[in-house]
Amino acid sequence: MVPGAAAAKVAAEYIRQRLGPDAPVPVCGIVLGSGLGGLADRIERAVRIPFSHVPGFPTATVAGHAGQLLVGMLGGRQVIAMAGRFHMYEGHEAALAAFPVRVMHALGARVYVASNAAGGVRRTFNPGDLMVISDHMNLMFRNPLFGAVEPGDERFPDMSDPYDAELRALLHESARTTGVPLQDGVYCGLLGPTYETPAEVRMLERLGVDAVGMSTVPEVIVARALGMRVAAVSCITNKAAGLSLEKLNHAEVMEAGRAVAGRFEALIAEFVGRLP
Ligand SMILES: O=P(O)(O)O[C@@H]1C[C@H](O)[C@@H](CO)O1
Ligand code: HPA
Repeated sequence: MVPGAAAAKVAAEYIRQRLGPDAPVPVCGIVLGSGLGGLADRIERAVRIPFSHVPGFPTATVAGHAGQLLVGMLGGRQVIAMAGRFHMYEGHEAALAAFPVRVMHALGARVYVASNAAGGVRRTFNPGDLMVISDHMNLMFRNPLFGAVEPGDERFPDMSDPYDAELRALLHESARTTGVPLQDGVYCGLLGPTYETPAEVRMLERLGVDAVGMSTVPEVIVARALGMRVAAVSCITNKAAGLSLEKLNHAEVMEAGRAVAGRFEALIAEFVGRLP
């Protein structure tokens, strides 16, 4: 089945049945990036559903991605969260990478909160920094809306305002309340799975990229096409290739993600509690 609107309805119906008839509508959907899955443990009264049980979901294959969907309370609000995500470099088409966002929308979420691990292209970024995504570049050269127009989608969605200004301001307010340092920047999505070469990182720097990763962009495109408001946070887990003497590997990305997890979790819990 195409990972579009009809498949999302089927998945949402399965999740609704698991939750029971009285489950509140989630205020937002959240995807937790590499090393950031610890937020799942802060979700209270969580119903946990393995990805493999959800119709249309593949299994998560990337280390550090638990492969569970959780529905419960965070910051006093009902949320649906994915501990893990589907990446295109795993062999998935862009529409499948973004499919969970369609399911969150079908369950009633009207805000999408993305998080990811990313390499710092901005030279002043250090591992452990958190960055609110102010805009993105799609250098994956794939688009999840490629093909027939799904019911509810537009053929040519506007992308002039992908990351909601009010939600970005709310993230900064939440950062001040929780004492978490937070900067703004542009995220660039590449297909992966190789990390970048130093020459590619110099190119990205010249293009105006602040952080580079391998996810998020397809999810945000679908969220915007569905009219969802989007907020996103990158956890800078390493300096991008060539900007330090370190070689890159996923174990260190996850370790750096876990090191900043406490701050990330406090920020997101506060933010969710303040959502309109
Ligand atoms: O799922 P995210 O974007 O957080 O994961 C990043 C990108 C790659 O999947 C992986 C590379 O270490 O981390
Ligand atoms: N490049 C791409 N993706 C990443 C990186 C990186 O340096 N760090 C974490 N995810």
